[in-house]
Amino acid sequence: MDANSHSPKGMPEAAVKYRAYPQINIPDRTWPSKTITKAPIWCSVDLRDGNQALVDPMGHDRKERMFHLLVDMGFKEIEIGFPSASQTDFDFARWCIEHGSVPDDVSLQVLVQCRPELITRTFEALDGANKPIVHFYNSTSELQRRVVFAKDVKGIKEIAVDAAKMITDMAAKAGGGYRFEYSPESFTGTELDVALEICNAVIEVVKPTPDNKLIINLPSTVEMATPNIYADQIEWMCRNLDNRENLIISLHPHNDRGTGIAAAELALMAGADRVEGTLFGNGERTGNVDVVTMALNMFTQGVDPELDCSNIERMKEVFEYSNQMAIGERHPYVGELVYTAFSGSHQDAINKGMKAAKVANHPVWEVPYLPIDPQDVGRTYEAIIRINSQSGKGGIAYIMQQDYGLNLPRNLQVEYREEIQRITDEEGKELPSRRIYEHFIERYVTQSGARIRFVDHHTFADPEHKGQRVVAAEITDNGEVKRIEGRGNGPIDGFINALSIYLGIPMSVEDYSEHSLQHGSNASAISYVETSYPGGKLFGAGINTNIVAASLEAIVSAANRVLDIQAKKG
Ligand SMILES: CC(=O)SCCNC(=O)CCNC(=O)[C@H](O)C(C)(C)COP(=O)(O)OP(=O)(O)OC[C@H]1O[C@@H](n2cnc3c(N)ncnc32)[C@H](O)[C@@H]1OP(=O)(O)O
Ligand SMILES: CC(C)C(=O)C(=O)O
Repeated sequence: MDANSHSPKGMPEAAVKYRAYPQINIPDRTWPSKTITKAPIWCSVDLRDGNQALVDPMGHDRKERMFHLLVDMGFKEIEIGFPSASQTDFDFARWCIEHGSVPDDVSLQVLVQCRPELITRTFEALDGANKPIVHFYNSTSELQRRVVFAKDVKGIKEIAVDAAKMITDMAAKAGGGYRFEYSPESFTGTELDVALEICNAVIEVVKPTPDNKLIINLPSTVEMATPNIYADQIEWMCRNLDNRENLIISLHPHNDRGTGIAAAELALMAGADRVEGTLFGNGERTGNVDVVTMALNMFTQGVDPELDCSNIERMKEVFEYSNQMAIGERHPYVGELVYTAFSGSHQDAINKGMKAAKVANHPVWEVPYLPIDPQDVGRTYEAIIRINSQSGKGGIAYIMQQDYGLNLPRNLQVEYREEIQRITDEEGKELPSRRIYEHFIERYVTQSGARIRFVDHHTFADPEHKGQRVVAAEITDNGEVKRIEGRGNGPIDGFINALSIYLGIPMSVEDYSEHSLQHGSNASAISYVETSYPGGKLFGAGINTNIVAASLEAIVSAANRVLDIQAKKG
């Protein structure tokens, strides 16, 4: 069978065209039982690996804006570019050193290939920098040895060793003060014993010390296997590298299989000390590991991520400006929709969870479907619940409460949900919070075009029945003033009896509640009355500065709705 022979489904035969990644022989692996208990050393590679993958690489302004953000977030190591590759990157390195006000505890890092002319230029770019990191690399993978460099392992090792010698010599001649990082690039395509041999040869040249540790960066340049494999590789390297105590083992995961974050997390458990990545995962192909997601994953496990992500909107804005790329709506922690529930059962659980959290007043965050409090990253609760045809009464109740201060009684939630469901089904799209509120007010309170209006009332003791009150009220019926009268044990009872007699429809009050209102200029209270009538039960609502008037308006509201139903039935 040739590599292009097709399976019945149309794709080539997988087993013919692709090979499974081999297992790592480390049966006594320890990482599966470890947990991440502290933040790694973070290194941002937004300005280099991120930049080299952009359609239009960053000019100075875009780099500078990103650089300030990275410093403000607390990155202590920032790879600012590849100064020997372009004038823009060279000039940016000079700007950082001469005008960048780089804090003393922040190291500038630059990348360079193991090529003498590029190394020389890199040192020119770094002249005067405070403890910069010279990051040199060459590809060590079996494939690149064969097809790119046409060299055997010995030849590839020589490239790395020669560069290490040149770099350490130049640093010594410049009076020291440099730090070094070596990457066996395409590490995940390199046999472990080869990667080890080459790294050990570099370590031998650099001779790291406790005061100047060498960063050995083990990149998943292309993510080729499941995350456990990367963890195995890192644990194996950590065990076998020479002079481990004077090394900082660094990860540089890419995301080709969509598991870059998982790979980085498992590899940290496997003993790595440092992570190189980018904000929200920009970078070659499917991107570098997303350090914001990694950091916030730690945060939600109770671990201080040592990166300040409290203003995620600024991070998003700078990301979009500097990279000229948009962030997806479902992107973890930052996407526009990641704190929003449309579906009814999620909304109900969030609504109840938020209420329970308020009552419990306990510092531990526990709200269903929200793994993080949106406010911790500078987002608000505004968008937590949005309404469409998938939504339920809990969500509608949340919106009415949160946005407009209306506490709909449970049965009214059920009733109003049907109304909203009808609209969302008809329109087939999201119903904004404002419309949900305005529809409620029109349906239950304003009732433009309604037949009956409440005008006024007074009550007095019933001369014929002890303990009873007479309610004498003024209403309008299609604009005509009418006086109605009824008896009951209070104004509500008396008024509904009066209205029942007047309309010839027996009605009674099943449930009543009211609360004060903050929303709206003159309103001070809203009352909800559930009314039963021969066809069933329904609610009315009234808003008035006088609580009794609000209740009587609510009865009129319910009566108008009964009249409507009867009119529709003919
Ligand atoms: C996985 C990564 O992300 S690594 C980072 C990669 N980043 C970039 O490529 C962005 C910046 N790069 C550039 O602007 C350019 O590639 C430059 C300026 C560095 C070099 O440009 P050029 O010399 O014109 O060309 P090019 O990149 O094609 O050079 C490839 C040559 O370098 C060699 N080479 C590639 N990487 C390395 C390395 N790390 N160490 C030593 N030699 C290397 C190749 O084998 C090839 O050699 P050949 O000319 O004998 O065939
Ligand atoms: C230079 C190296 C670290 C790199 O960018 C990669 O392997 O992806």
